[in-house]
Amino acid sequence: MKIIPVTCAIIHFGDKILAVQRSETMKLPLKWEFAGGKIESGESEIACIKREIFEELNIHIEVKKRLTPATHQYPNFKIELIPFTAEFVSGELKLREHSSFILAKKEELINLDWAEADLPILKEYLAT
Ligand SMILES: Nc1nc2c([nH]c(=O)n2[C@H]2C[C@H](O)[C@@H](COP(=O)(O)OP(=O)(O)OP(=O)(O)O)O2)c(=O)[nH]1
Repeated sequence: MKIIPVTCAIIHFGDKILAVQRSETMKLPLKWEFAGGKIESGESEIACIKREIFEELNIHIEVKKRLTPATHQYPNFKIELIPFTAEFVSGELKLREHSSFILAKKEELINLDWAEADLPILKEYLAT
């Protein structure tokens, strides 16, 4: 099965981190994730994450660091999730696709019901 490359961003707003909840009508309904999305053909990872964040959240970010990608097989599809840490730069946060968001302290993130692919990424991030 082909592997779909997906970027996501762990966005810092000061000492809080943004997590977003998928809506009931999306794949992986109501799971929590880091905002992002599929890389388009010919697009760089960095261009992808900046574009997705603006499309989904109406904000601009500064990308800081690439963490270790995680490959995950869901029942019907397989993704390579490529995570970046980032900082909020500007814009008014508006949810264009997700059902809700949380600005959480790092130690609170583990309590959310995450999409499975995010778990190794979260673990690496929490260890830093
Ligand atoms: N953006 C993002 N997607 C994630 C994360 N974890 C995770 O399993 N995914 C999955 C959910 C989706 O199947 C895929 C990302 O695709 P997307 O957000 O561009 O697409 P989508 O749900 O609208 O799916 P589709 O209808 O276009 O197929 O990766 C994450 O932390 N961030």
